[in-house]
Amino acid sequence: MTRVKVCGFTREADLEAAIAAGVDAVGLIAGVTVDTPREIDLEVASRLAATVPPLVSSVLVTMPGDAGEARRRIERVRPDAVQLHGLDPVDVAALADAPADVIAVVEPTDPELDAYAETADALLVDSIDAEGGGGTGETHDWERTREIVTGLDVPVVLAGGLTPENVSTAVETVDPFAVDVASGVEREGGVKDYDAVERFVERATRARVAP
Ligand SMILES: O=C(O)c1ccccc1NCC(=O)[C@H](O)[C@H](O)COP(=O)(O)O
Repeated sequence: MTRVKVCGFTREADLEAAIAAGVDAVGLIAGVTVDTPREIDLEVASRLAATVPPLVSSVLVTMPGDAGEARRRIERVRPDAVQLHGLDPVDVAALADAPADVIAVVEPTDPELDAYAETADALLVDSIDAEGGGGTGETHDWERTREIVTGLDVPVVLAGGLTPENVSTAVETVDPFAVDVASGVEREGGVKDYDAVERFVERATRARVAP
């Protein structure tokens, strides 16, 4: 069954509603260099991460300048996993012993996909904006991402422009380990639409890949 990460929580009530709807992972965006309504500060991320119950993963989504800065943020927020935007494979490799699983964010055409796959615990294939941020609401070439899933021996998370309306087709096309959504389940920037979150989880987990 495809796992589900919902990203960009700014409020504890939204986090609780998503967990009640059955999400496997919750993304907390802190320390990013782009302007987004989903950003919270590291202190709030730490407080929200501490409320996440056992068997649900907290994911710190961040854009550090280097591995040292990433490590300091992990130690401050104490998430189960860290999702790294903009770090090169050498910095990602330097975090192999960090006290969190490491998810490297890549574009489907990234020339260093193999290097990231060798060092990260998972890849998140996203539609990335010009400044390196996510949350674009844009889909990408799912056929290409399907090739990544088939060709690499690492869990692949599909992100970018997913919604309750297209997630079934996305799962059937790509067969990812997990799907990830931010703007597609919001009623306004940084505020989740509970009904959309429920529909997203239900459709993502029910979708099946043709054998
Ligand atoms: O969501 C943001 O605003 C964001 C900003 C900077 C770095 C990462 C960001 N989001 C990371 C995510 O994991 C999103 O869920 C992913 O990019 C998909 O977003 P969307 O296309 O809105 O579903």
